Amino acid sequence: MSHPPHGLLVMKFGGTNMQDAAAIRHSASLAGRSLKEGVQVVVVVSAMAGVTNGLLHLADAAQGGDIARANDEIAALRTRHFTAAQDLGAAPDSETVRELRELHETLRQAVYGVYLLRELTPRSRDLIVAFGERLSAPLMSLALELSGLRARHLTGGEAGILTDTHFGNARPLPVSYERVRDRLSGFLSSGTTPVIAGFMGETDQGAITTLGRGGTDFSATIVGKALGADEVWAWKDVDGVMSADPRVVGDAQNIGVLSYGEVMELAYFGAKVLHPLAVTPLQESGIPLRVKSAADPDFPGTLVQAQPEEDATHPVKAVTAIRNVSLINVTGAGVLGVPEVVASVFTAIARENVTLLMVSQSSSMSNVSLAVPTVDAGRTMNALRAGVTTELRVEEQDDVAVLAIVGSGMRGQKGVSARLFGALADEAINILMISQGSSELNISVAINAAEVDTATRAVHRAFGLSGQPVAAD
Ligand SMILES: Nc1ncnc2c1ncn2[C@@H]1O[C@H](COP(=O)(O)OP(=O)(O)O)[C@@H](O)[C@H]1O
Ligand SMILES: N[C@@H](CC(=O)OP(=O)(O)O)C(=O)O
Repeated sequence: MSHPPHGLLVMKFGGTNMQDAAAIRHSASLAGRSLKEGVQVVVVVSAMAGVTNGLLHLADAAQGGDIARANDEIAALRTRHFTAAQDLGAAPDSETVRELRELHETLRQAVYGVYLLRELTPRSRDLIVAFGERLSAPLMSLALELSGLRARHLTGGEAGILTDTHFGNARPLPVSYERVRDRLSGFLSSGTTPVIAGFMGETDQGAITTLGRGGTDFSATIVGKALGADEVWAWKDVDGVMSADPRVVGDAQNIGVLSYGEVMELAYFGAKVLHPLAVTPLQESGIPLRVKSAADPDFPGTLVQAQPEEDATHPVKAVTAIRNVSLINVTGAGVLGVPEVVASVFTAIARENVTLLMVSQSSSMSNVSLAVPTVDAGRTMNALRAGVTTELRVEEQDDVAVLAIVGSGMRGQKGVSARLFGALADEAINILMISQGSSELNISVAINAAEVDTATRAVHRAFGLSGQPVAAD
């Protein structure tokens, strides 16, 4: 590979890289290339593409009383995993096939429990949804072994990842780092490649937790920090982190270097390419993260490191968007000049654990506007109605999107917001709300959801990210 050999790499393979036997075999060969160069590798895998959503659907079906549909979906998952095992070369009586059969049986029992109770708690949802990664890890071990390497698969908990009890969005406890080190070092020193089921950990009582959607990136960086890896490589189906979602902007470019801060902003503002917290374990140690294309392994991809790379001609490095957003406006004379009212708004929201995407307050304090994911809007409205003083009007506006521009080069640069607003005005796009963090790493605007793709393309062009020259201000 074009990179100098490293002592220890953590390699994460996403859902697309695990989607069938051919993809798994190719992923195993990417790990194998580094192993053959004398590098130690720890592999962290996602579920096969689409499996996580399938598990969420079937859990909902069971809760709703439709056990026939849930069982059909379990049968389809079973076929998919058995087919992959068979295509990889597993014999019908092999250890892998036996383990897959046992895992499916346990999944079936867990889903039947949900059906009997007609209750799907966050805890049982995590147990069910983590089967995706528990089922893909044995397939990766098999692929590595069939290519002549020694491998051993582990659940997140077995690998040492201990979390809090925020089921669905759990956070690793600091003790995880030592545990991961203790549990994996023996495998590494004996030349065995650990294959860890990503996305999951467990509580100190042994209940399975998940780290939030896209959480396998996070698992990989937790393991990277624990082992003091030289680098963490996240293999993807894209060249790297791009200047916009390539599904929306056809001429989006790969970004060579990003800082941890820039990547966090990008992920927070909807770039699905990395989990928003993925770089947090790396920040203290400065371990680099590389986002790489499995289809083009020699392409350097995106290097994520502590220092941003400044490019005076491109103060903005990427444009990103969050869909399915709602605005909540709190207005009324009661807000005017009364900080306690504003405080009560935030207290009510904090109790509900809602992600606040944007906040803006008019300087007269007569209005507070909040942007929240639409899935949380109902809960937010109820909390505000119950938790704030009487004379306030609380209104919800749906079908909104938040568009953000991200780049450390914006700091102190004049004319960036003017260019953003100009690009939107040229497309006759109305801005509903504006926010700029004091870190000046991003500027975000709320717009109508129907206009978000047009807006993304226009802003991408306006900041010269499509490779075309930009008109001077
Ligand atoms: N700025 C961006 N750069 C790269 N990919 C992006 C960006 N924004 C959105 N994406 C989408 O993220 C996808 C990769 O993320 P994801 O599917 O979660 O990866 P994986 O499952 O392989 O880990 C790409 O297919 C791409 O469509
Ligand atoms: N399978 C989980 C975790 C994950 O990280 O997946 P992917 O790497 O395919 O985005 C999810 O879909 O959220």
